Amino acid sequence: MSATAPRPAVVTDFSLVTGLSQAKKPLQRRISAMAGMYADQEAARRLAEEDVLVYEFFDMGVPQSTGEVAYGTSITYPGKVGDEYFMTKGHFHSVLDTAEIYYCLRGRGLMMMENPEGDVQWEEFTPGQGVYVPGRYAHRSINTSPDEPLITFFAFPGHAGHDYGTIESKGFRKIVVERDGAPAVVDNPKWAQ
Ligand SMILES: O=P(O)(O)OC[C@H]1O[C@](O)(CO)[C@@H](O)[C@@H]1O
Ligand SMILES: [Fe+2]
Repeated sequence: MSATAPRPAVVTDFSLVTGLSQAKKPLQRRISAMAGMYADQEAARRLAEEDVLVYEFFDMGVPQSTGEVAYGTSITYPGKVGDEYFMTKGHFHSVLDTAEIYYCLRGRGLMMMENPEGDVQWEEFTPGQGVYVPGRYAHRSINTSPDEPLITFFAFPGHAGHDYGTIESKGFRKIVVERDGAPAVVDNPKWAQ
């Protein structure tokens, strides 16, 4: 297709209240697909028996190429593995220097971020607030609410790609756990240098 050929505009539906889309199928991640990422392996194994749904997201399916804007909604359910809150797998972008914006629609939580040099940052998710993840930072959403889903809208460059391998093998340097009834950011005992 030539660059000047007409392209159709695309209309998609998604609810900014529930995060759900009627037209698109969600990509769902259950505990069994990420059990090894949690610090408490025994608790992860128990939950994997029921294969609890941890999060799902709707990718609106734009072409994965330069100039495009990939976007969708993400829903991380409330829950804990031991005392560690439910979270997404997390990833770097394959094109490392590409950013991403998340906008919190509902719930409460944290965006955990770290770059390959080991700079770690986290920002709170609260409805009405956006978190801009700078290029070069791996990112993971964490739901710290006891009973509400964490619902976000996200957008990133179409050519960014996902690198899951680094986080799968090393983990994030910090994890978020419940301590005395409140979320606390602590060192990840499983972090591998
Ligand atoms: O890709 P992960 O780490 O499983 O987390 C899912 C979220 O991240 C995204 O891949 C966007 O970066 C979304 O599709 C979704 O919101
Ligand atoms: Fe991303």
